[in-house]
Amino acid sequence: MSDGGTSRAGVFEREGARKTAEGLTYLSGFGNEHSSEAVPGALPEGRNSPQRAPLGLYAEQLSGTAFTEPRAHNRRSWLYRIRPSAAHPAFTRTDNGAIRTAPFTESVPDPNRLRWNPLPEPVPGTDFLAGLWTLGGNGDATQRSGMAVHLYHANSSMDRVFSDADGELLIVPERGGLLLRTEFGLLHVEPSQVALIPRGVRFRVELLDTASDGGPSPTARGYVCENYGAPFHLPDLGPIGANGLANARDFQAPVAAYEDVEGPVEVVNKFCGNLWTATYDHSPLDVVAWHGNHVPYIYDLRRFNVLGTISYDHPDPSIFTVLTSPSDTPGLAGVDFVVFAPRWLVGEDTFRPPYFHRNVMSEYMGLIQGAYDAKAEGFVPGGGSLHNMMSAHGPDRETFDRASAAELKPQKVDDGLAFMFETRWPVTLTPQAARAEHLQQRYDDVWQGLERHFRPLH
Ligand SMILES: O=C(O)Cc1cc(O)ccc1O
Ligand SMILES: [Fe+2]
Repeated sequence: MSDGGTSRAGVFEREGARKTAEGLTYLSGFGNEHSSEAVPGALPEGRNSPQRAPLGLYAEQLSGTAFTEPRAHNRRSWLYRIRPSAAHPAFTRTDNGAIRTAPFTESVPDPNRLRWNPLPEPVPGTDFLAGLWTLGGNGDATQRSGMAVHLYHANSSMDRVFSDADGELLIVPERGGLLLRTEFGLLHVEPSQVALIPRGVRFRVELLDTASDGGPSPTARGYVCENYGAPFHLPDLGPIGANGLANARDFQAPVAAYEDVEGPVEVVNKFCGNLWTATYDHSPLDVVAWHGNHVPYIYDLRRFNVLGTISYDHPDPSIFTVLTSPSDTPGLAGVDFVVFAPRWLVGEDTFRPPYFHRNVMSEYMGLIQGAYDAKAEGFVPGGGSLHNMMSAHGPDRETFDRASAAELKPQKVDDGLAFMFETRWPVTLTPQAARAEHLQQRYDDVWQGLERHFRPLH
């Protein structure tokens, strides 16, 4: 691909595109009508599908929403490519590996509070796809509702190309940088950033060698929310005003870059829960120009504008929502992506860490770095916890004792980056997650020893 490192083709940078420190150029904004061409003149002017597309390219539309959805939600892009996507042989079934898809029916939904350590080391030669391991989820991919929680642990770059017809993929790296070679161009995503690959977009994940000391080959680890429902979008801000939380201009889409590769390329397609494979006679990452709003993107969580109380009480974590996928009930998300980013705590006469609670929503939490303010220990980077619908949780005993006695001076919480996939439906585990060796055995104990302090006044 034309990323400057290889000689396949050049990248033409459009005016207004910005170059990053990694040398990649991005287009900024969320939900924009972006456009980009790797070769000047590749984008048709004034129409999507001229009789003959420029430079002998094929014009093709990729839809992310139904043609008829309201304009405000409508997502589609036009791709101008060397060969139409239709030019491929039949797909045949291939091994699903550790990937599972909703409906999740192999286990009984579990009301217990559950916590996992990080995934074990992958065997050598594990690429992103082989390293994807499904924890659980809800809904039904064939109904385009619900979500799945996956983790990945990889030590090898993909040679093959992947696309997911079942949903969009929100990738949350915890360890190791990734280079995502997509139909729309290149994205570089590091821990503290997230990447989103829209439904159906073909991509390849390469591991970036960040071990500059010539040490062992890189491994990449992280989390993926597969969203079968409506595409993630920015939450409304209501009384917050016109700015705040994740700002639209901080989302970055790639500029067009293509592979002009003739020869066998394996393409794996996830469709209604199964992996299907076909060997193309060319690379499908052959889009020379594109325009539209159904695009992959990255977002740096450190750009999140964290809001909180400046008087008292601990606000609900909905104020930390980065992206939301609405369900058919207004205000009730199929899944929210929420980040707990560095922030100041200044609440007066307030128990400052997350409160004890039982939530109608179900909460899967992961840790990208450092520690989380509700858990003194045991919740570690690369691990995760699941607090399903109505399960009672909150600060562990140590955190409760500490925060109840703390002097309430302004306090900077800046030693960690945690996130939550919060969903309206309970998360049912896969058998591999329910029986995993890295499932912690005595998580309930963190709430043991919370003594009674009740002293009725006589
Ligand atoms: O359980 C958690 O740690 C997530 C969470 C954080 C918070 O600040 C308030 C409620 C909540 O569910
Ligand atoms: Fe919670």
